[in-house]
Amino acid sequence: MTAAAPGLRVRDITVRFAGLVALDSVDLTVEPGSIHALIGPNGAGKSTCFNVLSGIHRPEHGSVRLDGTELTSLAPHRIAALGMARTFQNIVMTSGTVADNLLLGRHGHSRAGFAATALRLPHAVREQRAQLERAREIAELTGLGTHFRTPVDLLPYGDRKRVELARALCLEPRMLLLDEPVAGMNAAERARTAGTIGELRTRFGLTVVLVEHDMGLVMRLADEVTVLDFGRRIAGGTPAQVRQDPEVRRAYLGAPSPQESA
Ligand SMILES: Nc1ncnc2c1ncn2[C@@H]1O[C@H](COP(=O)(O)OP(=O)(O)OP(=O)(O)O)[C@@H](O)[C@H]1O
Repeated sequence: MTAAAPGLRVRDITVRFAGLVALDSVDLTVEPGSIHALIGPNGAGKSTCFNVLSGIHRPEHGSVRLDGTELTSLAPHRIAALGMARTFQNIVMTSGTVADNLLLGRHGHSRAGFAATALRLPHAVREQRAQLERAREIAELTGLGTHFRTPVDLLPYGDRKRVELARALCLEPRMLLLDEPVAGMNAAERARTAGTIGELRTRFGLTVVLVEHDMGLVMRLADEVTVLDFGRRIAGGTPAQVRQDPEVRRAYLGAPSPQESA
């Protein structure tokens, strides 16, 4: 599915909204093939950082390099085409079956044109079959195999979040950005999704960057953690190092402590 896993090098990124500095000269290095968690209290700048990585926000200055390719001047679709796929904090799909949603994710891999598909020309029919087959494989890998033909709005919340993950995988990415992949899930769904993310990383050699408030999951799953607070990077290291960091403990006073296991 993937070429070698890519690394990500973010340097000196600053983003301002009117007077507010949402990211203040942030550095972040994500090693190829690792799972890297971005954590911090509410409003710390995590989503803004994801928006910069995926091309939604252009930073005031700074650099984001995916295996040496500068991303800050590229549009989101160009960044996606380089192999970076993203899920969002809130579920965005509302209609159609799991298969429909995953086939939307396969769109960029389809070579048959609209006319050939509409006219059901043999090469287009073959191509459609192959896309459907790949979408089904991805559904199975993400635990959605039995729901492939189920309308998404009939699925429990946890499975709908997994459709987001599966749809991102349909882009055949090398790097996955997951924005709160287990938010709103119950304990069983969270554990299952964490297991799936770990398996997908190993199986496809993906590099994964995730934003997550569930510290139990972050501590179990991440190889490295970067901590933001008020738009600044205040700490980074292994989960064990970050847990002991006095700045991190201070930042989390009054917010869920990173010691907590959810
Ligand atoms: N489009 C915007 N316009 C103005 N301010 C914004 C915008 N997006 C984010 N902000 C502000 O930038 C800061 C960082 O927000 P961001 O959403 O990146 O934080 P976060 O760490 O993802 O928070 P949460 O954990 O609550 O999702 C906050 O003060 C937020 O209010």
